[in-house]
Amino acid sequence: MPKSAKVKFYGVMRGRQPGVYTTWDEAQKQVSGFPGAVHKAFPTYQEAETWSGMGKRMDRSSQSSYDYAQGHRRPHHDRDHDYNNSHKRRRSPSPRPVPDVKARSTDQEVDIGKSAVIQQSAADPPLSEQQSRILARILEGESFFFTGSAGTGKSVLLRAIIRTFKENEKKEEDNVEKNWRDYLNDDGLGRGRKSGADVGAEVKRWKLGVTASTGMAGVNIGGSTIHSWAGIGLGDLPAQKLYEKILRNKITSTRWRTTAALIIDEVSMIDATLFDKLEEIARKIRRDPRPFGGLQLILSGDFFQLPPVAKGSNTYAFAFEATSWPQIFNQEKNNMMSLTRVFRQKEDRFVRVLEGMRRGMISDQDALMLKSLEREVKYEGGIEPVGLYPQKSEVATINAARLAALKTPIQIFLAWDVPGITSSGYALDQPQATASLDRNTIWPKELELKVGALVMLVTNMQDGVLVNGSTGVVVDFMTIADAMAEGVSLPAAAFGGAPDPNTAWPVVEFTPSKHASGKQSKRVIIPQMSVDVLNALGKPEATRHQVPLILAWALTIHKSQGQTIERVKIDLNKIFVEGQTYVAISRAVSLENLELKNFTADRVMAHKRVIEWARPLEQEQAAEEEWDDLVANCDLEGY
Ligand SMILES: Nc1ncnc2c1ncn2[C@@H]1O[C@H](COP(=O)(O)OP(=O)(O)OP(=O)(O)O)[C@@H](O)[C@H]1O
Repeated sequence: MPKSAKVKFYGVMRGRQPGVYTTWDEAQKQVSGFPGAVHKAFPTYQEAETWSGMGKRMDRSSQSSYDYAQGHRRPHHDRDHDYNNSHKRRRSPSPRPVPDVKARSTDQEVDIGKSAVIQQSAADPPLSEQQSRILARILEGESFFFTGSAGTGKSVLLRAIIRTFKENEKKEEDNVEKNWRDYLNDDGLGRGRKSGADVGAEVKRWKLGVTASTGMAGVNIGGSTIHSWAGIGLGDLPAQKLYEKILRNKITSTRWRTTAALIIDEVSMIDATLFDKLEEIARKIRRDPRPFGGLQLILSGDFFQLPPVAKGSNTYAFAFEATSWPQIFNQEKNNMMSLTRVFRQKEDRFVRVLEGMRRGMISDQDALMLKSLEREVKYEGGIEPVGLYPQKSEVATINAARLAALKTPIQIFLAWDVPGITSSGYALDQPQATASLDRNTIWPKELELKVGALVMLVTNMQDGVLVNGSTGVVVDFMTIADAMAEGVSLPAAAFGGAPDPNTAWPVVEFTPSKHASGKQSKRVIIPQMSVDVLNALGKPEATRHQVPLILAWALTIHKSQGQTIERVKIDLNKIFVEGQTYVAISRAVSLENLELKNFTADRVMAHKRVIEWARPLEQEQAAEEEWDDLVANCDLEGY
């Protein structure tokens, strides 16, 4: 086939049927909706074939330490690790080729990994009436802050908002051409037709920035940190200096100007000073005197949970204490709302105790009841509870000791990290990519497992049953072919990770869930999958290929924020900050499956300023709900 700039061949490396396709329509069938699909267009058939067929050659070579992706041998310390641990059996991740950073940044069709979290996201439940009402207000273009106790569905609502904005943006983009045709053919009367300005405005209206205060929360919603989105580094400089820094970067300043709505999740962990700096930058850069330069803010979080991390001192101010906060969110605008229905816990008493704890209150009777939970809970089938601890050092020691105590052979899975680009177009090197993944995800660089290890899944599966936080025990290691022959389930999401067929991946027996909607498979093979840290343009800054499991005998309370954990054991001995006890206990789904060590009433701490600030909001909302109930129960017929 002669080389021609116009002819394109589509290589599908990861998709339903990997191979080379001569039309985009055919290739699209293989990759559209396929989790972690990888495809790329080439001018020649050979190039497409070589690129997409490489995977097979890589798999055959997976026992060697040659890193085809990088075109060089793996660093010595990796191999040294092997020699030092020659008594251990090691499983490296299947090395697979990836397009280089340059190709990724310039070729829009290359689609590495996408956002594993979003793509593998569990099917969310339908929104409640309250959640739908907030969504409707947000879709009208209003800035909105929604809060609510743990487990009231803030994350579920946030995901629905993101989905809706993306769908609307796509719909409007598809309509652009049609709208322009309408506009150009306008008979001059303009009846029902859109003006030129309207055409562009409707697409822009849905340009959404998806961010969170922490990297981990950002990854969970398929977004980036607010720092990275805003281009402010650590954000320590004065606002004017940060503004000048952003101005020097065309990509970042354009992003500030063209975004219509900005999500910031876990806003409780954003300091007031940073909030005000962002507000000032927004006004200056968007050349718009309105608060936040007219940007629609969508904030979510619970100020009764973990506070901002105080650097060097114990003083911090909450975002609601920022000077600009009341200019955007206030009672007159009625644009702050609390979700009031708790979905995570079903027992009334547990919900009531948690509500009190959230505000730092606990009755003597409830304290006694919680104290009585200091007992060992024996579970059928022997799968232990996850341990939650306040401090990192305790967590590492406990997991290491418990793993060492198992007599079964160790298997080591090394992550394979692929560097991407930052939103300013800067290509990360390998150590930077690894550092970003370590900082922003919970996926381990090195995962040591044995049969008998207690593990937690750190991604959502499409089945809607196994989710980020599901726990189980490793019962075997098998290749995918063996697992399928033995009737072990294989999550659909696994196909996107193109796992090495020769590697024996962990088989996990998951804790039966009383709360999941779907049918749960008992034994599931968990092969290598991928997770991205996205830059502010929604493209991968770094991708980690790894088995999405962590050891779960112990986990920090900070890392557990946002999760639902079926069986949980908490040691409150070293609690050090307000909200920590509440976050830990509210991960549990029932009192029966909660083991509580070292509970004392004084370890239930809520921040006084949060209590003061939240009171009028909650009172007003309670009064409104009472009124709504009254009206709903009135027989108004005949009036
Ligand atoms: N409308 C709903 N109907 C049924 N279940 C729901 C609904 N909304 C949320 N849930 C369920 O409630 C649980 C908690 O939801 P979610 O994680 O969104 O709460 P959250 O408010 O973000 O909690 P946290 O503050 O602890 O992070 C999940 O299991 C979720 O599926």
